[in-house]
Amino acid sequence: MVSQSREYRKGPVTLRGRKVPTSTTDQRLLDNAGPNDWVHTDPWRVLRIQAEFVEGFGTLSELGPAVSVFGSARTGPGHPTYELAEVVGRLLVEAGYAVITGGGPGTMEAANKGASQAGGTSVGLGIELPFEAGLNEHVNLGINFRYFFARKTMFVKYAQGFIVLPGGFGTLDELFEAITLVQTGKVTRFPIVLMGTDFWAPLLDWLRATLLEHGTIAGADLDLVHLTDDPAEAVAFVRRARA
Ligand SMILES: C/C(=C\CNc1ncnc2c1ncn2[C@@H]1O[C@H](COP(=O)(O)O)[C@@H](O)[C@H]1O)CO
Repeated sequence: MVSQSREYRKGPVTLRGRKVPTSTTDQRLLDNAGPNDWVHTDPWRVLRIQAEFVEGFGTLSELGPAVSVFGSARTGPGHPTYELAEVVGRLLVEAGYAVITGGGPGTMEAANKGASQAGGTSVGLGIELPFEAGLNEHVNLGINFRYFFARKTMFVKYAQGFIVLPGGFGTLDELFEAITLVQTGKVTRFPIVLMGTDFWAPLLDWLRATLLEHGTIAGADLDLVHLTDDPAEAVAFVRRARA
């Protein structure tokens, strides 16, 4: 209880006489748990979303040059794509880049492995999923996100380009988001490399034969991605694009 003094200061506010409260702000905070349904409402989610951006920006702002590497969560050790991603991770570190992945298994793990074993910064931006996944053991700087869109901002904001290996819906989502950002001018000078000509050529053929044919993309949009099988060329392409 606050004694009924004649004057009470609440932050910048001065209260006098009958306006003086009978309890302090801290007492009201600590004495009463109150209703708890507000933690499941959008205004509270906005603060959690804001916290993810604060944490992401705060952790990654001094990362230095980095490249985001995407690819299937399902191509494990022994798979050719895993071996390729490991080499990509290593070459990126040797070229002076940190490697950013989704921090999961498969191609993400391989790129993180190549990067960490080459002595580089190996970032994993994990995502809360309905099933337990966790960051792979080769991540040496990890952040876990609740919200896909906050995490996706980090992949773009802190990378100098994308290298995309074969993958499924997740990889395609990340690829097409990047292409759309470049196509619409939301990001500038942002190289996107597709690795694996056998895997990606049919998609590029379809884009050409169907989207271009129907006029839903422009011819120049097809030049937004660079296709190669050579990890050294992929890294060199990213470097040249930013030079
Ligand atoms: C499927 C399994 C685990 C999934 N765990 C993931 N952890 C982190 N990031 C993920 C995960 N799954 C998908 N992603 C993101 O999408 C891309 C890969 O998705 P795809 O559908 O496999 O192509 C990847 O780049 C991540 O950013 C258990 O095996």
